[in-house]
Amino acid sequence: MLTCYDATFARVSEASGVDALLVGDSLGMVLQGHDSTLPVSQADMVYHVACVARGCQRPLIIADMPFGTYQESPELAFRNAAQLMAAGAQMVKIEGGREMATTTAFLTARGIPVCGHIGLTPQSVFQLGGYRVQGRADGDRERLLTDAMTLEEAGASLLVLEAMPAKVADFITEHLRIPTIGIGASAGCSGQVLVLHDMLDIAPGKKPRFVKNFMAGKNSVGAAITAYVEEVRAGTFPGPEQLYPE
Ligand SMILES: Nc1nc(=O)c2c([nH]1)NC[C@@H]1CN(c3ccc(C(=O)N[C@@H](CCC(=O)O)C(=O)O)cc3)CN21
Ligand SMILES: CC(C)C(=O)C(=O)O
Ligand SMILES: [Mg+2]
Repeated sequence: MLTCYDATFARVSEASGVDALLVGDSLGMVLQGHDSTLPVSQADMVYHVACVARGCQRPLIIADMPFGTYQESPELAFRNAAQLMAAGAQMVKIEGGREMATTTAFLTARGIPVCGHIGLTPQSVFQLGGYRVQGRADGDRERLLTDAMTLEEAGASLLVLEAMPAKVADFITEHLRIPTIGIGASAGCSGQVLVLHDMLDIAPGKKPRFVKNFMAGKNSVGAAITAYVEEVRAGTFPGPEQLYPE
């Protein structure tokens, strides 16, 4: 999986073998120049989902629900998720653990597949006190596992694990039936995701540890994405240099 925000990169990513495209709210940082994902609007996400959907056929299109469009109630979440699905998404992603179980069950019971997202949840950056690795403190491993199992039980189809020690991500992956998608988590996850602009080495600002520059030594964006797909499938990305120690 890679993030994707437009039709051209959707076409190139599809041709390079990417299975799933995440229209991430990271677009607030990499496209819009904000320093968090919080200012991204529902209209922004609907627009970018429609752009991506016009650019590809095969990849699964997952849309992030932006901050403020799903936390308040399952009904509000459904109304906003339905707009993303109408724009061309095939699944929506919501950040949070057990507190999102009721909303996950509400959406999945009404025909909208849900991807969960736990660990470092960027929409909670001010609650977390920064973009910090999660799952290191006493009891965190059990808390994250309970969150993961509660979301699976509620009907989630997929679960993103962001910025946690590999042992924690492996522990969660082993205890779930649904696939896990890691970012700064573990090569043992079922799949991986990166922000496209990070792996092409054109994103602004300091790079998180989990980023690898796949453009190095390549002469096209397609070749860089193909190398990423091959390394993820082979289990050689992420390596120890992209992972967080316990
Ligand atoms: N370009 C981009 N890439 C991303 O991966 C990304 C975004 N934007 N925007 C939304 C969030 C923000 N993310 C981030 C941002 C920074 C770190 C970071 O610098 N983490 C520290 C961890 C420090 C620690 O706790 O040890 C690092 O050094 O990796 C991690 C995830 C992930 N998402
Ligand atoms: C980094 C991924 C998981 C994401 O949520 C995004 O791109 O917004
Ligand atoms: Mg996101």
